[in-house]
Amino acid sequence: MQEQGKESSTDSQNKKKENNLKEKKDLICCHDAGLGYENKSIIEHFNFEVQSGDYVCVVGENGSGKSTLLKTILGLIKQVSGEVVLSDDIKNGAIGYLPQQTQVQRNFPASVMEVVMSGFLNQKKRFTFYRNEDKKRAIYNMKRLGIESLQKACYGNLSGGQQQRVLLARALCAARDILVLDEPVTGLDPMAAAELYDNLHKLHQEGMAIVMVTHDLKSTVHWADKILHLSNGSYFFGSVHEYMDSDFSDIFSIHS
Ligand SMILES: Nc1ncnc2c1ncn2[C@@H]1O[C@H](COP(=O)(O)OP(=O)(O)OP(=O)(O)O)[C@@H](O)[C@H]1O
Repeated sequence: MQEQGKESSTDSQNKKKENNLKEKKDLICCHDAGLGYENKSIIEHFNFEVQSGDYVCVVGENGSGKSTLLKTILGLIKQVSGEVVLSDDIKNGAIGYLPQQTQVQRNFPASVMEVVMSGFLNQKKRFTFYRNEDKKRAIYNMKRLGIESLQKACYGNLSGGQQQRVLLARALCAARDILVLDEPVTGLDPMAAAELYDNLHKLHQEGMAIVMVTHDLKSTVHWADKILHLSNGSYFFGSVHEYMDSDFSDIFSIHS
């Protein structure tokens, strides 16, 4: 008999097949876009797309425009020129975002449950209260990440790895098709970082699209389908295989 809560390998393979058979849907499309601020583009003539089920790693030097891209995807700033098309779900807030954590956030004096539930706030334009189904979904997401027992714990008292899992559960409350992460392993020890990558891999296998800004391409390139590398106004966007063959990949010495 199959243990409750655990998935057999056949279930997991079937789920993967189902996801592969599902038609790919465009989530984010940038056509000849200029991304930047106040009519000044930092990235010009930018063509980029994310489809359902993609795993995209975003890399680049400091100041190359990674955060500017994320802000555009999250709908916080508008493109300076060209076209950026976001799916209706994304426009309505169904995008899970795991921001870089600041020291103040690390000491946040709220319970784990409160932090996870706040993931619904983005979609709460029409609701002033949480629904029962929100609570059920929050608990489901905590279970997915193995932190259900921490519900009542104070977020500020958790380890860095536990905090990232809580923030991932929070992001999942908003996410329908896509998770966006900004350097999610900053400050984590190697074991906690590996755990986080495993969880992302699991979510990706379940059909979630992942867009992750990272300085740790060596550890993440195995999971990714596509790489976006921003560099002084130019960029590379393509499959991991194409990236490995390009001059852009030399910077990260990921060939060894
Ligand atoms: N609000 C803003 N208004 C005007 N220019 C900005 C604004 N925010 C960032 N910039 C400029 O845009 C450029 C790209 O910045 P961005 O933060 O996107 O880079 P990044 O790749 O995320 O860098 P890092 O790796 O250091 O986080 C920089 O020159 C920065 O000074």
